[in-house]
Amino acid sequence: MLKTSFFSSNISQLSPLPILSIRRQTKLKAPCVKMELSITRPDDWHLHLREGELLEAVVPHSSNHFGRAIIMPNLKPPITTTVKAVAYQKSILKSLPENCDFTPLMTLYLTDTTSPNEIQLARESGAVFGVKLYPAGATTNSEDGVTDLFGKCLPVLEEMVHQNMPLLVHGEVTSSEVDIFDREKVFIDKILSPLIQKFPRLKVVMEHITTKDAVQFVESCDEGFVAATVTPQHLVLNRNSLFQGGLQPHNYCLPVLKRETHRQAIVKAVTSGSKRFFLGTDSAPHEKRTKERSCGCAGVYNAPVALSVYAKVFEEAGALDKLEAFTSFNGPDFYGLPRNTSKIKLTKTPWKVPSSFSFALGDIVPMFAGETLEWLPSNL
Ligand SMILES: NC(=O)N[C@@H](CC(=O)O)C(=O)O
Repeated sequence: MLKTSFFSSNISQLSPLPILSIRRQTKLKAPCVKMELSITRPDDWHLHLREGELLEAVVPHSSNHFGRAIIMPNLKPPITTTVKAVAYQKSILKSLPENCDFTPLMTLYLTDTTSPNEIQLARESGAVFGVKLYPAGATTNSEDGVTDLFGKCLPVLEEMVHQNMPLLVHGEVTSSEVDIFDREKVFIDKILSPLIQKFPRLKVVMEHITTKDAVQFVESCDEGFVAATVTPQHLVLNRNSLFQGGLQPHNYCLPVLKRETHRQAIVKAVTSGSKRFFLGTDSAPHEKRTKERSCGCAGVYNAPVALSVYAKVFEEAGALDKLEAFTSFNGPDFYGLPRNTSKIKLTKTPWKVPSSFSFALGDIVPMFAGETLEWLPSNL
């Protein structure tokens, strides 16, 4: 589990890291070391930005330090066409803070009726970088998702291979007979594995993986064709965090948090330096009352804390030298896009996460609300 302890790092452990700078703070009585890390500007390969006032409220938390983000299409109604994706991209660009260099990479929401022609249009647009598979009923705004992947969607999948368009997968089965904690594994066995056998040249990103089974599956596939995004919450929380001291709605997301053994397997995979895993926050803002009511919705709002959490995970694994590949190289390399050229700084200093962010329609509660974290990001 993530523990927030300050100025406790062992510098010798970090000494092989070329991008580390260390400043001694002489003003303090006890000598205190302030560490700074300069890394290539990261990208977020899985982000929910929403629309309207909520979009305006959350977009700065991502655009401040990330260069690009893959924008999820599960709006109401969903982004099912290239025309809609381009219009949505314009509205995101309009809501960006001034002087910020952030590119929203758009996605299409796959349905049973998506046509192969739509994939061609998506590729030609230069705005769309992936097609998102939500099994119908799997998560927030997935009612219009896919019910017949191996039937109605086959021509679209063939065209995606042809266009080298990645399929971004919410990897959970939806059938009520399958225990919620087993839904990712059953999805791998019943859907993903046969899909990849049928389309070995289809690029697939298994989004927000939560289990050891997903790690093993991704590692068993061809590098460059199957990869996975990993969220901050699945790296530092296990399913106990849903019930610690009472029901914790702000830790509830889908796929749901899993056992500690799964969390450890994911940490090991991402901190190993494997190119198959990259940063995707799945930051999913919901207005506070929609999370705290009798039937609260799924989604963790982690954009304000994501980089601090990822850095801490790599630090605690003694793998800070592998952080930059995870945050800034593996994603663009997989998508065939150039890496960012600008840099950001992460400073190992305590900072307090706001307890909430107010906006026109209410409040949004971030992950680790009110807690103190380290590794504060800033622009260089
Ligand atoms: N992650 C979540 O729990 N929620 C996401 C949808 C999703 O990615 O599953 C949302 O849009 O709120």
